[in-house]
Amino acid sequence: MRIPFIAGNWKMFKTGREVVTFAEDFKKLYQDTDVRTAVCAPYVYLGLLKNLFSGTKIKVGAQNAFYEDEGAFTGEVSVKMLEDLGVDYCIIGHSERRQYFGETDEIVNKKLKRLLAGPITPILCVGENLQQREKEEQYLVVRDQLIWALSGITPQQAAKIVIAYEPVWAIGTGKTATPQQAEDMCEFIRNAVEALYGEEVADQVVIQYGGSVKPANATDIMDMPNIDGALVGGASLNASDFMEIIDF
Ligand SMILES: O=C(CO)COP(=O)(O)O
Repeated sequence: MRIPFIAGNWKMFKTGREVVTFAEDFKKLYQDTDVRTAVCAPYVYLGLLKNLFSGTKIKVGAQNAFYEDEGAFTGEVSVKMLEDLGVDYCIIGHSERRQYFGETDEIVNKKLKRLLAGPITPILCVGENLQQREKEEQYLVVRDQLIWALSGITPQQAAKIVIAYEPVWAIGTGKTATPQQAEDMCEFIRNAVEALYGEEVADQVVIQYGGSVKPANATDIMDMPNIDGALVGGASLNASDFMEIIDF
């Protein structure tokens, strides 16, 4: 039985004051639900959010991490540092990192391996862009991203990974994939995991959809059998919108 998992990805938004306001509002709204919930915030706010959410079931995630534990890597933050802070989740391979920061499948694989060596749960993002969808290459693209990212990962490790399907053309555009389009890809992802690791692992892996998820479309998306959760960008910045999605 897979537990639904809704995570917010704040991207590069909010000031410290806005973070405190969000946390205060969200804690008031947050009902003790069975839905796993996390907020993935910029690094500088992770410690603050750990404190603000302590004593609640709300988890905290990072949006990236570097695979080396320490060294002369100016500007980077290691998985080890996030572990030390008690961070629960870490997004890796987000399309914005692939697009703007040259993150390759090989780098994503190294980050995934380092995360899986410790307690932080990785949220691995995959998804095709508009051009690839128009050429009907989306399944090939996602299959390749998965095979690369999961190279050298054991079945026990794979079962722990959260996979987020985020079609790039639906991110921040207001264009959501239809629930059926999202389901078709999430089913494809689960079948790909089964081909690599067997049925037991495929049954355990939590698969999220991400791309313009809003209170108005969350129920239809979450109703799909292979979609176990959502990775929410814009709508997670507002405490009541985010709560409405969690209450799908
Ligand atoms: O990229 C996303 C989450 O990681 C989706 O962002 P939006 O929900 O703003 O489209």
